[in-house]
Amino acid sequence: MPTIIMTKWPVKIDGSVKAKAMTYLQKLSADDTTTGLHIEPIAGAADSRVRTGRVDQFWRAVMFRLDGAGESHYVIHGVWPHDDALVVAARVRLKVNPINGLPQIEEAEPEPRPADTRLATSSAASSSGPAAESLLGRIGRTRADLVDRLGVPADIADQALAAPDEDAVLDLAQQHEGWLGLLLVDLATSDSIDSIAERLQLEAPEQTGDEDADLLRSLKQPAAQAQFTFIDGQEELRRVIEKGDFGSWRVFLHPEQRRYAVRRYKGPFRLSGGAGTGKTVVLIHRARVLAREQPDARIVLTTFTTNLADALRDGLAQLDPTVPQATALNTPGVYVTGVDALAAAVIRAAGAGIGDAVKTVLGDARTTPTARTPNGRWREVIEASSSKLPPEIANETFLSAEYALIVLPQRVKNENEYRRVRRPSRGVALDRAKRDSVWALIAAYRAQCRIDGTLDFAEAAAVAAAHLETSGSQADHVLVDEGQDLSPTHWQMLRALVAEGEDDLFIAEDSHQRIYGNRTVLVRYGIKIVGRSQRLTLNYRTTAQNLRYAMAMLDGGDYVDLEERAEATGYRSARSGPRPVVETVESLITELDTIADRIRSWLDGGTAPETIAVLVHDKFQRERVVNALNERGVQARAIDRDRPAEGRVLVMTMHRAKGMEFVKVVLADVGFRSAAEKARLDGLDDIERHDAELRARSLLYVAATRARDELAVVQRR
Ligand SMILES: Nc1ncnc2c1ncn2[C@@H]1O[C@H](COP(=O)(O)OP(=O)(O)OP(=O)(O)O)[C@@H](O)[C@H]1O
Repeated sequence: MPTIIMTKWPVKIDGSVKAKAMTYLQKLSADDTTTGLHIEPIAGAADSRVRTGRVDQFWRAVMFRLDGAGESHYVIHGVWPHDDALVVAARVRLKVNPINGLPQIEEAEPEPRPADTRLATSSAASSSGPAAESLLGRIGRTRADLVDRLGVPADIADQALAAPDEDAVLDLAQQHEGWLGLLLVDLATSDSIDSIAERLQLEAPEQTGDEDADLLRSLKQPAAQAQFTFIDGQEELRRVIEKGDFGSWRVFLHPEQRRYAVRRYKGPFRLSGGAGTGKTVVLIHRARVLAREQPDARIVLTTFTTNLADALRDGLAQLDPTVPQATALNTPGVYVTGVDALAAAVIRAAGAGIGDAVKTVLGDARTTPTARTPNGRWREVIEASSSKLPPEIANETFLSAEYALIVLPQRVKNENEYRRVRRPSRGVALDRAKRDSVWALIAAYRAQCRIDGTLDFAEAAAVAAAHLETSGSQADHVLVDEGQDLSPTHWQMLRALVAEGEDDLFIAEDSHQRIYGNRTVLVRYGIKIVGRSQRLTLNYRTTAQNLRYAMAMLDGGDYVDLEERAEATGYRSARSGPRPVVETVESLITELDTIADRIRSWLDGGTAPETIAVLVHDKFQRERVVNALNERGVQARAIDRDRPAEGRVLVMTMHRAKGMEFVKVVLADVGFRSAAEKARLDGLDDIERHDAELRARSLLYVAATRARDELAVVQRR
């Protein structure tokens, strides 16, 4: 049976043609001698491997036929109307790039067009090197770097070397699929030529004299797989064709993404990377790889919230519906769940057996430890006490952090233990009297929760950890998304969930996106990364223009990763688009009018309403924006825990938008801080306030990086 090798669809074809192309390729993959396929060579074609095939009366497929290991292979170049297909087929050529060993489809132009004349002039002008005023010239790139070292085709190298700025290089990159586009994006950064070649895993080609065999080997190179994929069954064929560009994350991985998805690690591995660099994509692929290779393995895929877990579950089902998703912990398959739901599942499954773990953590038993402590309990405890502690200690932010970062992970159970406990990374020093007063508040908090029979999230994770430490692990591989938001007891639980060993923990994180909780250091909770960490730097989601705006939000902030190292910021985008529009307004009414006007213009331009989101700070403002939009004739809907629906513009908090993406985004309330929020921040000690400021910047960074194409910012004076 022939093997089909798909490329990213080079042309936009509508749904009915996709269906016909699908039928055609199914027949082709079953038997290429079927007469109705009309597979024909083209007389005088630039490449003797070129074939056309009859999709229907009007449409033709253009393909390359390769023979290797006694089997035929068809590289599908695309589908065109009959006459166009013949022109394309006569000109295209598939070859192995002589420098980097990657497959390259070239199109010979029949006669020079005006644009080519321009190109010829610029080539001639730049053949000795880049124009001094060009971006690549300023970075110090030479023509030899591009052509002789990396294998960029000479004409494209000349265009790149003449491009005046990053946007122009990105525009050029966008015209070239696959490895060439990726190379051009990298060339616009300050990365060394060696590191670019290493990132794409480029190697000089091995030439055996058997051209088809050389081409097939080249098509299997990691960087080739950003553009070409060997189809594994009919189902995969359908997915590639139907989802087109939107589904390309499922098939066409960056070589680095592929490496992290398939590689084996001797212990915990940490993958960092800015917003939109495909961390979640790697996790989903890795879950699939592990599940396929080890059908009996118990794999846990977890993240910070239930909504994000829903998205992971959907993503895994989209990637491969045949991967078994487990419905309970400790069973084979991939169990996808939010990290707090995971703690609840461990506790529920333990039944009455959880009593010992509760005692280990809290020092006494709870009757119904699955009920959740309500928000605001710390505040009630502070208000009910006659504590003499200064306000920067007697507040909810300080106490809940002290509890989650110090008391619970170290399993402090009484005043005596708290007097002696180490408090690394905590700003405020506590003398003995203060420690006793703080402990009195903690004891009051615990007493109230004991009466209610509740646990808070950090306690539940601590209890689950203690239980797993004595009862044994319940997973073989644990994959974690949004690691920057997890608290110490979450990490203790995840550490105990899986035994130490190969591929135990795989953690994706971006410390710039920490919008919940406090800084954590993995090694304190038994997770030893020891050199097993890497970073993704290519942003697939956000245009370079929006990314620059978002990155500016982080300027001056001192961000530290889960291994206590300064977080790097060198991200780049593969896409170019309009600059974000920033409008400053004086009042709430003007803000609401401005948001409505912006959305109306997007809707009038044909953008689907459900691909537009307005992101706001809190639920109060969310309701206000929804009402204002509806009053102004823009159908809008508030999104809370539910999934977004079709037909209406989405309005949600910036926290809720975490992990999501939209075609167009309005960021509202930027720069606005309510009086209550100001008072809260003023009441914090310096370190807590500094951390709250970092989180506030991160929240704007998260929000600004949700836009794929266009970002509008409405800021209040
Ligand atoms: N190899 C790829 N090819 C095409 N699109 C990709 C690829 N990898 C990721 N993407 C797309 O980029 C976007 C961001 O990917 P993903 O959500 O995995 O990034 P992330 O790093 O987890 O982002 P965030 O931290 O902002 O949640 C998604 O739309 C995804 O489909």
